[in-house]
Amino acid sequence: MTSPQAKPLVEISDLHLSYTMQRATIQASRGASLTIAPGEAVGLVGESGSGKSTLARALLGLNDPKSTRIDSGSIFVDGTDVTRFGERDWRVLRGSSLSMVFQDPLSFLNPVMRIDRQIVEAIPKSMRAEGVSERVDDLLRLVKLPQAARRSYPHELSGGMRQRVLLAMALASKPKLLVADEPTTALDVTTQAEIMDLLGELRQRLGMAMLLISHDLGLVSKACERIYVMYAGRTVEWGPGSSILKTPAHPYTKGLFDSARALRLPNGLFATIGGDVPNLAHKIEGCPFRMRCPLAMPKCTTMSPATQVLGQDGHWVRCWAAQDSGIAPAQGNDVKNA
Ligand SMILES: Nc1ncnc2c1ncn2[C@@H]1O[C@H](COP(=O)(O)OP(=O)(O)OP(=O)(O)O)[C@@H](O)[C@H]1O
Ligand code: NI
Repeated sequence: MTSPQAKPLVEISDLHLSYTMQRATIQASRGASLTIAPGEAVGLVGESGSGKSTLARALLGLNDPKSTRIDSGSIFVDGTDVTRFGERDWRVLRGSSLSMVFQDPLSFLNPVMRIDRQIVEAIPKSMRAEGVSERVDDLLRLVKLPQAARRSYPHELSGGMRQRVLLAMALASKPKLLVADEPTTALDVTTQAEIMDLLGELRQRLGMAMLLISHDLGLVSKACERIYVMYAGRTVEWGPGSSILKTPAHPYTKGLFDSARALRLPNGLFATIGGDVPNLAHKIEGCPFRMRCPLAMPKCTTMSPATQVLGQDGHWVRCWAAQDSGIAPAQGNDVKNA
């Protein structure tokens, strides 16, 4: 379904984005780059506060324009530069190419409207001529909800069923890309597995690309062909899931693996990586991970690591230590400045 030559569906290049608050400016994206090919499943992982949802909202045009500024970098969707899109342009794009599901379906569903009505409203006007009632049936079948759910209100459904409703609404526009931001975090383990299976099945059937955001490296590596690891607003390692799993190069990625089996603390940080994520209201010199990094060396304090390729399979890393340990080529055509 994916080929490396395919024109990317999504191309985010070196995005810098900040939120303006009353007392501070939070630079939540500090060099995030990510591509998604048509039909490809891409995972985005990182600790709480690393900027995953910020990036997803930037891609969907869902950041509040009053407090959000794109400082530099670009976002292309299906060949169109959407970096400076206004609300009306975004609405068109979200009604055609892009859809999303989030962690908490209840906050996106209208509590006093029956499910079928909400699904109808998610069907773009241009597609309503086809026979709306049949289309709702099709969508319910697609997400494996019983027809009886049509007449229910959101509070009458279980968490897993509500997530299926949200999915039906997301699919109503036949999107090319589904962005799923922690879609199963609020669900119990069994329901989580069912929703993940459903997502995989839908992707295959509909030929849709997916960006899956999660803290859970295990979940993402099962569902995705390629994985991006994010830290302090920047993408620090990415490549085929198999390659990231077998040969993680960034000490942060290794830390995520080491702690995958450990408990996550209530603040969302991983138990076995010591220290805190840096304060994104402050300027960061050098590598943002150096304060927590077991391999940090003097140049990590002064110089931001270059982005370098590891091997032939599209595995990249931003880390001086990966270079100096000989995992990556020292310098050359494949080294880009971060
Ligand atoms: N609307 C906003 N206004 C101001 N700051 C924000 C806003 N949204 C996020 N932030 C800040 O931006 C940083 C990145 O947050 P973001 O939600 O993108 O991280 P995340 O990786 O999705 O975390 P989580 O795993 O907890 O969902 C954090 O410091 C957060 O507090
Ligand atoms: Ni988030």
